[in-house]
Amino acid sequence: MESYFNKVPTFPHDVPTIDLRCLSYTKLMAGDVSESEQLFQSCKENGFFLLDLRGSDEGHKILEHAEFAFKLGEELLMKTDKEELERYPHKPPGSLFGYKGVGQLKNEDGSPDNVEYYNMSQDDMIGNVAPSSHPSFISQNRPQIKEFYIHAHAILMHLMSHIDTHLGLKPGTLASLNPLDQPSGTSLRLLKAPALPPGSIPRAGLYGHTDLGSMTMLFNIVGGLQVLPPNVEQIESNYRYVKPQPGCAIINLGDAMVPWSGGLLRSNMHRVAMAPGEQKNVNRYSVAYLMRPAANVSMRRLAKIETGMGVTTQEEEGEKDICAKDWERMRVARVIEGNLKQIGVTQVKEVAA
Ligand SMILES: O=C(O)CCC(=O)C(=O)O
Ligand SMILES: [Fe+2]
Repeated sequence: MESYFNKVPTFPHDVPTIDLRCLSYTKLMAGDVSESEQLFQSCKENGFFLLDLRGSDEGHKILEHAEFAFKLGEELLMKTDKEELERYPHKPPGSLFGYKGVGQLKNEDGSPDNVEYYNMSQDDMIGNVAPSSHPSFISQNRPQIKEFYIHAHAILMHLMSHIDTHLGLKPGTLASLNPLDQPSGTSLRLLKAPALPPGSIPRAGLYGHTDLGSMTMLFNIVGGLQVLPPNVEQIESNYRYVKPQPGCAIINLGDAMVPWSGGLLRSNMHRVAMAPGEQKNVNRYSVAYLMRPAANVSMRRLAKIETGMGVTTQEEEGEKDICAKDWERMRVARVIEGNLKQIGVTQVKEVAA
């Protein structure tokens, strides 16, 4: 991963950035109390933090897998003919897997988006369902892609175990809602925001959204990801860049964590802006592991076993039980009704309280 940072222009000093906490995966693995507390604070404040993966075998493994995924994304999105990619289109709202070309979504200002991506289903790659067909770069690399899911999932499960503790949940509760071996909408997404030709009108990559699932692990080298700080108006000028850090993943909570935690945890708005400074002159690749709940689990708030602020065992009056699959479909459909063409991405604008 480090070598990739040396290949691109440096992130400029003079753009507004958001100061995310940088947590050590090694310390979290060792049960460091303060690191764990910081993790929970981040989950409540803005639902975003950096995870430093250096210093442990498991961390190094996922960094290697991320490097492999970057290479795969480059090859797939640079070398495969568009007609070939378009043979595997994503088909919202039924399926969000497959290829999305540049300009299929709209930015806040009505301009076409500037991101293409290929979204691969965990079920397909892990073997929870019969394998689907893919462009050759993907089908040739199925064993390595499977390894990515296994390692990324293990890391997110460890983070989830810290959240269990802080929410006063029985150990393993959040892991049981996000299992690797049960059908879900979980995906690995390889993204490319192509550099715009010199002299073109600046154009954002991807409209502001929150992620539909439970937790996302994101790898960035070139800047462009922006997060909306909590409690500010949702306008473009309020977004702040996240500076990519070598050896680190960006972790963010998705929408499912909000109802499960009774609104205590936050799924935060983010977007992909033009890369800052000189970085705008290079193609921007990113890799996102978007973990979503198992299809059949309940989206009800979770029962606590100890007193946890804001988390109750009581169902609110009129609160209906709904499984993750129906909940996700409903949210995607709501986005369509609102004419917000964000389907390939996630739920829009429902910022957690
Ligand atoms: O490319 C990035 O940095 C962010 C992508 C993203 O937010 C998403 O795919 O949901
Ligand atoms: Fe996202």
